[in-house]
Amino acid sequence: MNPTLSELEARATRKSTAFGGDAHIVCDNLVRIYKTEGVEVVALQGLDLVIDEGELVAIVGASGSGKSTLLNVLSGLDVPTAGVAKVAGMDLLSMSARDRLHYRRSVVGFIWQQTARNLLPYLTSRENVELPMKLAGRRGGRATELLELLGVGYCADRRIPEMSGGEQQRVAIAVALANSPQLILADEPTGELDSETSEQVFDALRKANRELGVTVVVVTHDPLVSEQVDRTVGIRDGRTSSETLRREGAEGQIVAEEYAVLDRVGRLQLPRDFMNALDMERRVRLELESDHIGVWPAREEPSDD
Ligand SMILES: Nc1ncnc2c1ncn2[C@@H]1O[C@H](COP(=O)(O)OP(=O)(O)OP(=O)(O)O)[C@@H](O)[C@H]1O
Repeated sequence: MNPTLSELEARATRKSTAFGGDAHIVCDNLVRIYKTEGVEVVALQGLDLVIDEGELVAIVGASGSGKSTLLNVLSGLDVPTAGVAKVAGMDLLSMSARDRLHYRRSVVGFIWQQTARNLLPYLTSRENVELPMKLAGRRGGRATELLELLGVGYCADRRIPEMSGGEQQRVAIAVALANSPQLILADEPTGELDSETSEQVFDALRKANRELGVTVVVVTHDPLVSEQVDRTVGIRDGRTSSETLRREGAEGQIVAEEYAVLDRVGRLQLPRDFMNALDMERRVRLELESDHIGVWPAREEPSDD
């Protein structure tokens, strides 16, 4: 029997609400095209990403793959060309200027790679943390508490040039947390630091995640960061291409499993080194087996196994 109109409508509604559901961050087919002097650069080419509340996720990818563009969109600094980008139920494409200001002040906190960009040099650490609270019309009582939580309570009365790069980044995390955001975004926060200092900065981000329940998304080239999070998302050519999930094994060891990302219409990116190893280009042959799909270079015959 053919479905009735109301059944078709119900099906269409179910389908449109399915992707990402009410996850904390939902990017659906996100596109960002930059136009400079008549030349178009497609920085995001239909990127899909779902992140749940309270996750700590690393984003990795080659230079130019679109990582900073994604972070700028999620921070409300940049507006994508098309697609869906939602954080905590707020639609980042259709948001009014007023909602955007509220979003940037109170829903999301941002940490840049360049320590100097995060903090005002003529203020003390405490004053830097109090500033966003005052701009949002709040009192600055939490500042000392936040600095202590992140292990830089002793820097409260120091001005920025009187601190090391690692201390400055931990103060920057306290500034980002000042208005109790739901989400922290960090673009290469350990990029300018040595490994020991990076560890302290990453620990501070992890503390914000575990003790304050803030969702944290970190763009990084630093294996120290990307190998310690539960989920690493790889971006290639403006799309999510792979994910590495880490879990604790039976003997307490960390087990990492890498997956290719499959989108809703069945597209996936094969890792470039796999394609190169078997000279795959343009066309591949697929064969459905009972528990996997075989992929062969176009001219090759499938092997028996
Ligand atoms: N404001 C802009 N105007 C024009 N093109 C831009 C702009 N910002 C980024 N792009 C281009 O978009 C693409 C993605 O850039 P993006 O900065 O997001 O990459 P990335 O992965 O963060 O790189 P990196 O690791 O080097 O920071 C690049 O080709 C870049 O040149």
